[in-house]
Amino acid sequence: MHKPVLLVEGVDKSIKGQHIVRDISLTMQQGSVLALCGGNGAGKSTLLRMVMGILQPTSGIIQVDGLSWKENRNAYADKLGYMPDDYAFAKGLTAWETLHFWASLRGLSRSRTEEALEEVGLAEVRNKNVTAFSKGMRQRLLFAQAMLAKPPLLVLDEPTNGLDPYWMDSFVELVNKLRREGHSVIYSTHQLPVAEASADYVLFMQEGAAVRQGTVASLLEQYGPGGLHAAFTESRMKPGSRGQVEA
Ligand SMILES: Nc1ncnc2c1ncn2[C@@H]1O[C@H](COP(=O)(O)OP(=O)(O)OP(=O)(O)O)[C@@H](O)[C@H]1O
Repeated sequence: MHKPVLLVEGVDKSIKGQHIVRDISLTMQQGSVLALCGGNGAGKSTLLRMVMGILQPTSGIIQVDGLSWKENRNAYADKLGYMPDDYAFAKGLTAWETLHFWASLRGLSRSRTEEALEEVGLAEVRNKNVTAFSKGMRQRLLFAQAMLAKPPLLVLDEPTNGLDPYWMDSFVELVNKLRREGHSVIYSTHQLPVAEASADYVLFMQEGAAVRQGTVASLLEQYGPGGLHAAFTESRMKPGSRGQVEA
């Protein structure tokens, strides 16, 4: 088997005495899509920030393509594209200027900026000031930014938050395209139908711990028409296996 794109082994995180992430282990192979699901405060964003190297685990190992953040931060960062759950855009810049600024930081061409704006349906409003954008439009711009450099692993924190149903479907299509091109995607979501439609694997978190995980196909087979919602409800009532996700 190839080296995993993402390896998370026995990761814990405590902040100010609060145990926020508990003993999470998972591996992701190239071209796989993993959805992190769970209620508010379950620890999803904290786990994603640790994958990004923004936060360091209290204990455990995280590697991206065999690299650790501590040993080689620049090479590690080059493997990743990140969409944060919240972002304060610079005032006074248009969508084009904002995305082109990020593209130039990464040494990317103007045509890649154009293409990314097209991909998220913002080409027509490229000259509009980003501070006048709706929440969904800002989300799409952040998604374009994460995809810009076409990194091996995309880390998306609640990417469909604020999207209308049309763009929710477009998000699913974009993730499928990324998968076909060999990218891996890990994202958090409260929208279980989105996870059903776009993820290969799902990990349910509660109070920082993995309470259920598996392939989307196996969970749908197990829970029938209730789908991931039924799996989520049951995992909250009686937390199940806490083994390792192999995505
Ligand atoms: N810097 C911090 N200091 C103290 N507590 C924190 C910090 N960051 C996160 N927490 C706490 O850790 C827990 C998990 O937060 P996190 O944002 O990871 O959850 P989440 O699953 O992403 O939630 P949501 O779905 O609401 O976005 C919460 O109780 C939160 O208050």
